[in-house]
Amino acid sequence: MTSFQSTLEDEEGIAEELAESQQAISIAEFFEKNKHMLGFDSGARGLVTAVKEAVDNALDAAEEAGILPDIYVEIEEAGDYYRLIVEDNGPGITKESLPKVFGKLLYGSRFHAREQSRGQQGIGISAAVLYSQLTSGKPAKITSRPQGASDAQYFELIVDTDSNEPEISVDETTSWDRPHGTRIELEMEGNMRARSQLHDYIKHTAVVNPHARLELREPQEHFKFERATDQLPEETEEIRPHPHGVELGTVMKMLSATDSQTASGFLQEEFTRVGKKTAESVIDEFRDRHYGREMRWRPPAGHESIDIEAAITEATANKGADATAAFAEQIATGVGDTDRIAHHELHEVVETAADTVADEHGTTFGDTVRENALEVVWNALIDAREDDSDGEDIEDDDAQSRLVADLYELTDDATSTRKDDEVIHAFGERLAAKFEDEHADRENVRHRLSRRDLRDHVDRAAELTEEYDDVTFGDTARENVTEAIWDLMVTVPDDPPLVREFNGDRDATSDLVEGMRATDIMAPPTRCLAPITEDLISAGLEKEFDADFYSSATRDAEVHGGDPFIVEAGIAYGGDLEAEGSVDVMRFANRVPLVYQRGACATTDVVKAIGWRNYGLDHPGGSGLPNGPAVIMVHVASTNVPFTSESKDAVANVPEMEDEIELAIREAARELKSYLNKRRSMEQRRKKQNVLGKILPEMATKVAEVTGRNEPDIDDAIARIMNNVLVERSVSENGTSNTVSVTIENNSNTSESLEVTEIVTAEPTTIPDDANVVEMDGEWFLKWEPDVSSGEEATLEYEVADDAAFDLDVKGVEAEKLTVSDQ
Ligand SMILES: Nc1ncnc2c1ncn2[C@@H]1O[C@H](COP(=O)(O)OP(=O)(O)OP(=O)(O)O)[C@@H](O)[C@H]1O
Repeated sequence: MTSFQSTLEDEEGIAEELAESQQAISIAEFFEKNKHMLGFDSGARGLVTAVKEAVDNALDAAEEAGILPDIYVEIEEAGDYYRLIVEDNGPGITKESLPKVFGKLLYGSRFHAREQSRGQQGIGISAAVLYSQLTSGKPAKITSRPQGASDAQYFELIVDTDSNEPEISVDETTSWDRPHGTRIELEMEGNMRARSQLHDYIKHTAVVNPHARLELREPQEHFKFERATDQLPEETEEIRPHPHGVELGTVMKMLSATDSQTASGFLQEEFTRVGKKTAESVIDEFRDRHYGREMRWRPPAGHESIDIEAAITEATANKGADATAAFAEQIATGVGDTDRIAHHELHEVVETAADTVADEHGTTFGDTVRENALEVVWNALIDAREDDSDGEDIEDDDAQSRLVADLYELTDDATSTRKDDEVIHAFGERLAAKFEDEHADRENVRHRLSRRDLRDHVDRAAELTEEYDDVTFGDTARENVTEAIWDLMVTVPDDPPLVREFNGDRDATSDLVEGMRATDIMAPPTRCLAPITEDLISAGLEKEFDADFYSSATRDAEVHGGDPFIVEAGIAYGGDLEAEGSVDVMRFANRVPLVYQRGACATTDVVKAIGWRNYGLDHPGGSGLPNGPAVIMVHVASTNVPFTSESKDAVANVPEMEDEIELAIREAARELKSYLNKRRSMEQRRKKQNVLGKILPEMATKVAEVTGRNEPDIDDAIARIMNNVLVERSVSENGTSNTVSVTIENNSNTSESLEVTEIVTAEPTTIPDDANVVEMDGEWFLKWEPDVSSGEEATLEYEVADDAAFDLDVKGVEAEKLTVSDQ
């Protein structure tokens, strides 16, 4: 015995000792010790998290019940503690479930629902209760009045951490002036050091929930966010998981829970977007992986010395000459009629021939006869070592090379022409040997191979070729050959296992999951998601930020882990936004602002990884957050947002999601880029115009002095030099009235659509047909919408009393490209 073993022996008994102290830990006890995981790591943060949990729930519940949310949040000092009150006008909670909602962790209505909601795990509010009882020792005080109930129910309770069950101290009926809703009162240790995060959370919640009325009263400040719309977000519907991205374990669980018996039924019943046809495609993909495809070989051509009929005749005993001949002929014709034939197709030909001939000749063709025929024909097709005409072995290499010849041709077509003929032939031989090698087991007798097996064979044959023929047979060539052969091979018609056979068969289920992923399936329905939508993102940004530019993008739905998701992005730029330092990144998940863990969030990572200089932002070193007066917002909406932890502060680095976040941001950023480009060129234009504006009048004066003529019109000159659109009014007297002409001269190189409005202090005496005239408070608004092509001119005319005053307003052309001369 080694000393190590003897040490082990001495220690016997430790395991038993340890076993005595091992015990199950209640989930509540676990979170009591790991409060940080739920976002309750400090007094400052605890308060924000508790507000967030209660407000998220209130929004979820009200929206689900079709009620416009009206939420009141109050934080007040209460001796050594803070008291938090959150009241909503939601549907309320029944007397039966209320204690569990607040007094039991992992109890909720959303965990199993594939529908976008803020709440996911059923932990949030009970964790807030747990935090409050741990820090203040006080129970949670809950009042709730369900819709339609005459009274409200009042509970005082805590979470029993041993049993993770509510411990109720007060349970009574009470009256409440709200017709329905829920009121939560929690006392907890805390402080207001995270005031700005609290404000951000409430403010940003208001931005992305314009249908909600929110009020926050805290010791120092009081905010009210009125509803901006009476439109509730699009109602969401629960959906089944999408086949793309569901994990193996989930599918195994679903297989054991389903009522369906067949694989096709299971796929159609349990997944979204799977009908009969899609289920069949998935099953075909499954077959290719699970059973492999069968190689289809060419039937013998006329010049080949393979006599299928003779082989069958020889292998068929006791059927009478006529029946045997008919049987042999029908099979030979069946084979000859195909371009290529696989084992199961040949089996089908033999079966049909046997049935027909049996009928016609009044005899029977039993299994053995059929099997013999199948075997000899198959061997004749693939194994030319036996000459079928006389039954003797053929030594001649040429005669042995049916598979080689076939594979040679396939390889030759699939690889570059630079490869030597000899080499390809040698490769064909090696690959053929791989097919022949496999005679050992039944699957391979039928030349069934999965794509992976086929690639292995190709690799092996290629390696040998490289080794012996001293040539390269690279990855592309190998892949092309594999693909060409795989394309020729045919999916086998074997019935897939039944659900009960799948059950517990990890390998078969894994093939099914791979099949699901490989099948083209329509994107999941988005009725389970409620994106904010592009317009509302811009509107939300405009409401909160006074910027010069806003853009937004909403992507199409994608799938992660069987759950659909939609990513949206918005950018606000310029105006009053802080120009110093890096841009602000606002993150949202299911309409909830994420205020903590910015650095651990996939959203931030993606923003940092984008080359912002391409989009016109200052990006020192080309990495990290860009600088400048901008806000970038990203919203991830999903039936199951992959958060980095239960505290739901940051989105995990899931590649599919990161891709979409990037695409959404880039979409919004592209608009920013063209805005900034335009702004830059406008700035240059403005500078040039300013210079011209200074120089030209001086030149004009000089020229007039020198020539003795009147000073030329500066506006006209500037407009022409700058390629501007020039809008000029001229007035000519016409008795007691004036004829007013507004001329539009388009010196730019694009067509322009303008909106020209003349505001006149007297009623025009003649009004052109093309103008729209409105009178308001003694002023006449004449509006034209002319389109003027590049280099063209348009004139708008009207007549008015000679004492009228006018004012010209032109829209539709950037200020920098426009010169208005209305003297
Ligand atoms: N104000 C409320 N009005 C109506 N029902 C509510 C309210 N608050 C909570 N509920 C119900 O209680 C359940 C549990 O809430 P809880 O906050 O613990 O978890 P959740 O919101 O489902 O998920 P998460 O842990 O992700 O927040 C909710 O799923 C909901 O059904």
